Amino acid sequence: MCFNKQNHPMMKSMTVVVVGGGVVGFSTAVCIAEALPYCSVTLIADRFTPDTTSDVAAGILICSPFPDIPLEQQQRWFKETIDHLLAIAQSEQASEAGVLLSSGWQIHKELPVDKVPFWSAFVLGFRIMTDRELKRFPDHKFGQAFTTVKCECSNYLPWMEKRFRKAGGQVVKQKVNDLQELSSQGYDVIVNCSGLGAKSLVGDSQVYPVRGQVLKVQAPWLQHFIRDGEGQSYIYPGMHSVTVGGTRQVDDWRLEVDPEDSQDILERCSSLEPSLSRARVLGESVGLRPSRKNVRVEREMVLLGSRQVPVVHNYGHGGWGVSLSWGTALEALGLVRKCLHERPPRARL
Ligand SMILES: Cc1cc2nc3c(=O)[nH]c(=O)nc-3n(C[C@H](O)[C@H](O)[C@H](O)COP(=O)(O)OP(=O)(O)OC[C@H]3O[C@@H](n4cnc5c(N)ncnc54)[C@H](O)[C@@H]3O)c2cc1C
Ligand SMILES: O=C([O-])CC(=O)C(=O)O
Repeated sequence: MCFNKQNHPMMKSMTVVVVGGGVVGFSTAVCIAEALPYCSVTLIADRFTPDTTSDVAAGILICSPFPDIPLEQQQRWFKETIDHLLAIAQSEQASEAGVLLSSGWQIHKELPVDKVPFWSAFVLGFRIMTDRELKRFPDHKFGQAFTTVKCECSNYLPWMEKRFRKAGGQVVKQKVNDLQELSSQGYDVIVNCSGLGAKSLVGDSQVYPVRGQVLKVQAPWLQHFIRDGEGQSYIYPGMHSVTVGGTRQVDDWRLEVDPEDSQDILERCSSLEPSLSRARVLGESVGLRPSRKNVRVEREMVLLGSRQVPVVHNYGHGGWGVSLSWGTALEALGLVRKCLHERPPRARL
């Protein structure tokens, strides 16, 4: 017999809840809802676009490695994410989804440790810049040129929400104070994509904020991104404006725009691209990167009331949540599958 969504014997017999309405939560929820038609998937969050950290992200696909996670695994996460986004960027959905190709330069004042970053094979046309190209950046002595993807979450998140609903997913706006609340609603698996919220939701003291401020400016003449290798200063042309940044303020919880930061960002970025001093500022925003020494993608059994409930964690992506969103979502999907397969036989239909 051939099973489809309608006649599958376990049709919607299992329930999964995903906490988190940012790029990690929606990617994970879409992966689960599309791959497991016999699951009823609910996404719960207290903040949605345009009010998440993901909305503040420049959304450029590059990455620094996490120290204790095998590099091959991080390569796979990056590759899966960029392949997924490249396909969207090259489809008729690109502008609605807010995903575009972006070419430019990452430049360094000193020779970087990794002249060839771990993701270099997955972006397009990665190469070391020539001396001639470096001439326009006299303070920098080394550079990398490549084409990557820019994923603008203010478009991407609504697009992903549509995709999730199309796959049968449900969306609820609500704060979850305790995982116990979800357990008492009987969910079979809880997926935690709460970013910085994991600090209180699951009591993870390893998660901390790294404050980032960016500006959107009107400078349609800029075609290429420029990123200072240390990651403090960057200029990313996008669909409707140019994102210029940034700051990396560790353990700083301030969500208000700091005018001094804006001034400093504009000065730093104008020294990389002098024409920026003519650009009109369209807006400023702040986000708190959900940082952690290592991103947490793993499952555990948690005793909630009298029940042992499988919880799959997918949070702590720091400054790389867009870059790793689809890859870590696929990893979380694999963990959800394992949880469902290992349910005690009596509990299975
Ligand atoms: C200035 C700046 C620039 C950046 N640029 C880039 C970039 O170019 N490339 C890149 O890859 N990354 C970038 N990042 C990092 C990126 O923004 C994050 O890694 C990413 O947004 C994390 O996504 P997330 O879904 O985990 O978190 P979030 O977007 O913060 O979403 C968390 C979600 O969980 C929900 N939540 C939390 N706790 C609860 C609770 N108890 N109950 C209910 N809901 C809850 C929230 O409401 C929210 O919906 C940047 C970040 C900043 C600040
Ligand atoms: O560093 C960058 O180029 C952009 C980014 O990911 C961030 O600000 O977190």
